[in-house]
Amino acid sequence: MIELRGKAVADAHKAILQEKVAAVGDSVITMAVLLVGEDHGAHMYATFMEKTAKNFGYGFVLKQLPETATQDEVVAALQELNNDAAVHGILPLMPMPKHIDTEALIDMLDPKKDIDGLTTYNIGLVTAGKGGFAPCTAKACMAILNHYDIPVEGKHVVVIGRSQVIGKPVALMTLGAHGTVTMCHSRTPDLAEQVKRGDIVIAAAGRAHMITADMIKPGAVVIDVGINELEGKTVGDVDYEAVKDIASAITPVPGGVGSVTTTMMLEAVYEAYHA
Ligand SMILES: NC(=O)C1=CN([C@@H]2O[C@H](COP(=O)(O)OP(=O)(O)OC[C@H]3O[C@@H](n4cnc5c(N)ncnc54)[C@H](OP(=O)(O)O)[C@@H]3O)[C@@H](O)[C@H]2O)C=CC1
Ligand SMILES: Nc1nc(=O)c2c([nH]1)NC[C@@H]1CN(c3ccc(C(=O)N[C@@H](CCC(=O)O)C(=O)O)cc3)C=[N+]21
Repeated sequence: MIELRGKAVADAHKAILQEKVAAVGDSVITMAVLLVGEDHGAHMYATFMEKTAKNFGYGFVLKQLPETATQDEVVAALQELNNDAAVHGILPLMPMPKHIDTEALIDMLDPKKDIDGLTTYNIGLVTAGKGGFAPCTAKACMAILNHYDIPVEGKHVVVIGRSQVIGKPVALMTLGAHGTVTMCHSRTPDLAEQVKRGDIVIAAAGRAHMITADMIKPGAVVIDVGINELEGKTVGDVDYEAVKDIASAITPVPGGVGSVTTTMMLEAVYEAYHA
């Protein structure tokens, strides 16, 4: 079994990007994070993103609003970032508090600053295969497969989850890489049967340890996107300890997809700066 560690992938991508960034200068390229409320995953990501961006020589702006913030206050914070010429990329962290209309908010985001590919404009471009910003987590899954020379062409790819930030885009990307793709979700009646057909399994449902050893085809490659809290620890959607003996390769959590996602974000910010 090969452990598909994210750090090696992140380091390889950072090495290439670092030279381009050095040519621009310190703290010039700048990203902003919009963090509203108390979500565990969003806070965790904000913390890592800030550290990663600053270490890399980027400027970083954190716009944080409390759980009680109104729609108008969140919209005003976003508009301020849209209008700030010194901010090149904006990452609105999901999920936001339930009373916030995120659909309305997202489409106010300047598509040129939409580094996580959340706007309808970028979703359209990506879906049509015409460029645009794609969600960084989906890009991270592809970067891991590429880095470890895992071919997708001719393989059966099973994706669990169909959200706009991960399930849908990663299914499109693996399809683009000539995989044969099955998408599973909460209404899939025979999940175990579907997952068992996967040469490559991408788990992005957000349910701790839902993918068990009996669901995995021997020798399959398993990419675990899930970030869940279980008994005070961060765990993935895959029961790592049991599945590692059956899979040919698997990403750990933490230390897998998440650690590459932040690097994909650095690349997207650079792209936004250059546009
Ligand atoms: N590593 C990283 O960098 C990142 C990790 N994440 C993590 O990835 C996970 C998914 O995030 P996100 O897509 O935003 O979550 P969402 O809640 O938006 O989507 C979850 C998807 O999984 C499906 N699903 C839920 N339960 C089941 C089930 N029991 N069986 C089959 N399908 C199921 C849902 O189906 P339906 O559509 O029918 O409701 C839905 O499509 C989370 O753990 C999140 O923290 C997210 C972003 C980045
Ligand atoms: N618009 C939007 N896009 C997202 O991609 C998004 C989001 N909102 N909201 C929250 C979730 C969560 N998420 C993480 C990404 C990386 C780490 C990460 O870097 N994790 C490291 C460190 C973990 C540790 O050491 O504890 C790792 O997995 O190795 C964590 C969490 C992105 N999300």
